[in-house]
Amino acid sequence: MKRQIDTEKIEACIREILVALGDDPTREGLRETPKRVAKMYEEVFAGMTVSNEEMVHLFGTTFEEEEVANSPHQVVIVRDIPIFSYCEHHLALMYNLTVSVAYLPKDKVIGLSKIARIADMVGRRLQLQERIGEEIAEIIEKITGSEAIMIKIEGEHSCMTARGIKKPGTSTTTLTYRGNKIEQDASLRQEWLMLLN
Ligand SMILES: Nc1nc2c(ncn2[C@@H]2O[C@H](COP(=O)(O)OP(=O)(O)OP(=O)(O)O)[C@@H](O)[C@H]2O)c(=O)[nH]1
Ligand SMILES: [Zn+2]
Repeated sequence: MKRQIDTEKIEACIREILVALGDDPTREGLRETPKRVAKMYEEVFAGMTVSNEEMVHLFGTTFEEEEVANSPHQVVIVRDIPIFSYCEHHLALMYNLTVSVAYLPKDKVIGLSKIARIADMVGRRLQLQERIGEEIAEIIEKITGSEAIMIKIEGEHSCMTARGIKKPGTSTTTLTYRGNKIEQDASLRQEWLMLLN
């Protein structure tokens, strides 16, 4: 996964695309466009230069609050974290994306902002909505050792709303769960689903 974003190459390619579109990349409004797009890609695809393993270390702030973490009915839910992503099939924007995370702590709790940081960074990749959930779950599992994690993501895909089938307002929901406790306990899944909805 570890890569550098080659901004010079992106600039050159965007210039070619402008030519292929029949436009003039030297005209006033387009002169800086390749550079702007390269800079934008550096920002919106920042997650492509960071591996999941690196995120475990970068966002791995935890607190060894055993008494709290291991309390029998403790569940932590962070809801409606807004993120953006890009679909890998069309390079089209996924927008109005919100991520909600529920997890059962074990021995320690994760710093709450780190859940949002992980979701944000995983979104900054060429993605499938389903994979965003899988990757967030994997990173949170590695950081917390949790045996029950559920991720709900809702969002709109501009490749479905602004082109192709063009159905604005269509929203997609994906659910990912991870860990022995949630995989083996249908009633826990049911309860968390209600809490996330
Ligand atoms: N499962 C999944 N599919 C996605 C996601 N983002 C985009 N897609 C779909 O990827 C598919 C690509 O289909 P293709 O038939 O290869 O491409 P296309 O001809 O542009 O398809 P249309 O969008 O139907 O016009 C489309 O059905 C998209 O809706 C995603 O996050 N998850
Ligand atoms: Zn798409």
